[in-house]
Amino acid sequence: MDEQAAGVRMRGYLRERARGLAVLAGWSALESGQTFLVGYAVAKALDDGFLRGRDATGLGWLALAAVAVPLGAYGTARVFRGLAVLVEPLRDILVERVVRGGLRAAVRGRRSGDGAVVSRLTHQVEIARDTFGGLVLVLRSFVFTAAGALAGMCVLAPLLLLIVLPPLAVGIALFAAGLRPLARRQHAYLAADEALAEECGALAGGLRDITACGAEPLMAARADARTDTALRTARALARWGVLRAAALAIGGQLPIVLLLLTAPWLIRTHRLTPGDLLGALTYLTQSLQPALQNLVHILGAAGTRLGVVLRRIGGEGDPPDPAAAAEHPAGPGRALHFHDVTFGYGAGAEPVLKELELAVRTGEHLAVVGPSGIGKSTLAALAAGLLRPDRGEVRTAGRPALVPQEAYVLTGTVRENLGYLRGGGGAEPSGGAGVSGRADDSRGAAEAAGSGGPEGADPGSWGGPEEPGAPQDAELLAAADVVGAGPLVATLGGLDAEVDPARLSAGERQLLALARTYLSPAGLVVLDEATCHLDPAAEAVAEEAFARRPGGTLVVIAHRISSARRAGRVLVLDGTHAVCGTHEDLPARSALYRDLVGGWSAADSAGCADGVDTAGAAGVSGSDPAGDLRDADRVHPVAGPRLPGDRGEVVAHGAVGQMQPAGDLGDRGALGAQ
Ligand SMILES: Nc1ncnc2c1ncn2[C@@H]1O[C@H](COP(=O)(O)OP(=O)(O)OP(=O)(O)O)[C@@H](O)[C@H]1O
Repeated sequence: MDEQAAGVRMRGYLRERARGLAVLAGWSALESGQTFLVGYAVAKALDDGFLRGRDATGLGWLALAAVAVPLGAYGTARVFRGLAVLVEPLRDILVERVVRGGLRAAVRGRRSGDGAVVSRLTHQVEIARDTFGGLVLVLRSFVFTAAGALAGMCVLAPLLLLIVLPPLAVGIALFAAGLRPLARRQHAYLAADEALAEECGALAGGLRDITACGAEPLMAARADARTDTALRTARALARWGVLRAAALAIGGQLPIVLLLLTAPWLIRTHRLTPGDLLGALTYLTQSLQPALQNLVHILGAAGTRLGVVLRRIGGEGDPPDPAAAAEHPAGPGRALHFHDVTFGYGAGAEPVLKELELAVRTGEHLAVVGPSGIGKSTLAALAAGLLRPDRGEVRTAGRPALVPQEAYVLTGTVRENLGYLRGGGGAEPSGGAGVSGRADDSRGAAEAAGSGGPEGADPGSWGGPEEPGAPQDAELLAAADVVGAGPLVATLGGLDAEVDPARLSAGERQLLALARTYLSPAGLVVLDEATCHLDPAAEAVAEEAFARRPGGTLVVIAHRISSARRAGRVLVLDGTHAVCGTHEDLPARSALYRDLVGGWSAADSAGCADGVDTAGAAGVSGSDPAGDLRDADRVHPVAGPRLPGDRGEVVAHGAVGQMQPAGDLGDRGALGAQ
């Protein structure tokens, strides 16, 4: 929520409560009356009473002034009651916003603890409420006191306004002009303070690792930098504080000085009576100056604090809502844009991605390759909005969908499984075997969000996206066919068949997840080794289907070099830098890519077709080409075409259809549990 939006919302909030404001104004008019009467009565008491020797008249006027005080106090008391009408609904709105934000974050699994939400619910909401109430009081008091005082001076001697109004107006204008920069400085000061606290906290927590890595000088330099920033922002804030003092001096004290300087001449020339002078001084010292002082101090400090608290309650600093992020345009013609992205797991950790710049055009097919542990899945999670960059920006046009390596299948019918992201839900997500063990670290949570619910699209709306509506059976079957899951659906018994996730192989689970994602409304699909359990031919079918998907953009975290060959462009992640190009031009530009391709060629000539793990080719992955071919054995019969070395398709058919983990199908039962 930026300043402008906050201002617009606040104006809307006040407009809706115009009646409450009118009641406040009514009671506040009594304060104006009191201000007016006190100055006027003092002037009259002097001019018409004591200076003319009519003590009784003088005392009468003073008595009137005394009566005005409780009258004004009565009005002020009523103002406090009326204030509740304005302030309490604000608290309700803020509490609702905090709870909604907290629940959304919890559903997304982004927060491990709820400390921030508790603080917002209690401390920050109360600060906002009290500060808002205080601001209304002070602003109102200044307006009505100034009105009473200026009206009184006008009635006593209009000339007084010529002396008082210009400096008062200059002081108020100066103060108003400084409010926004002051708020910015205050915000910068708080942000620097928080960053310093965070840095120190991380330092304290990671002392052992820092010492072990010999990173003390580096960390000391970082802490120094944060301290310097905090000091700079504190000084900048203090400098703007001077402006407040100047505004107060010009608006509040200069009129008094001017009046006293001109008074002898004005009285001598009968332009002013002593009573007028005393009345004007009463207005200035007893009413206007204190009201201005309150305004400057409270609006200057509490007002900016209110702005900061409202921004924090409004979600500043929260992880971005994937749905909201999806509305963020990536730029014209782009489906995905990484701008200067740096990301590391935890403060002080070596970044996994550093200053990454990447633009993917709508409809493009990009493959991401690199050794194991280089950051490919991290990039996928950032693209899907499941991780937030430490620096830089990730923008997507439309909702992204992430399909992770370990696909979730839902307990329910095939129809429910396939239509889930199009509102055909109702099934319960189930990790199936082999997935749950990874669900409690941040990456596992990302995978759960990306597969157990909508494929990364919007974990907050697990009922499935509303648009473009529940698909017809023909559409479900067509999508299954196009990604290569048609034979599996037929073998399972059609759309009405119940799916038991634990009895599906990892590859079969991937096929169902792929068909489900194909049907989703997501424009950008990120396949994070989502076909690793399929054989190369089935993988090709699935990838080509996503690449041809109408309006779709495909990013494939490549499991095999064949995925890179198919893609229009390839991003090679190579530690601190990344190179992007085509499969043809990259060998000349990237030694790592040359190694990957070389490894693939060697494996190919050794008779492994093109089913070679890219990382394996680079010699850094634990998986071996033979492992892929074993996967091919399992899934090939349901996917269709045969591979060299394929064994026992009759057995596999039976296994897929009935999944009996017994007798001659015992080995297939083991596959289902993998
Ligand atoms: N949740 C996490 N917490 C801390 N470090 C992590 C986490 N997830 C990944 N990492 C680290 O970040 C680095 C990049 O991991 P990432 O999974 O993105 O690599 P990758 O290229 O996808 O690897 P692979 O090909 O083996 O899947 C690795 O060093 C990894 O150990």
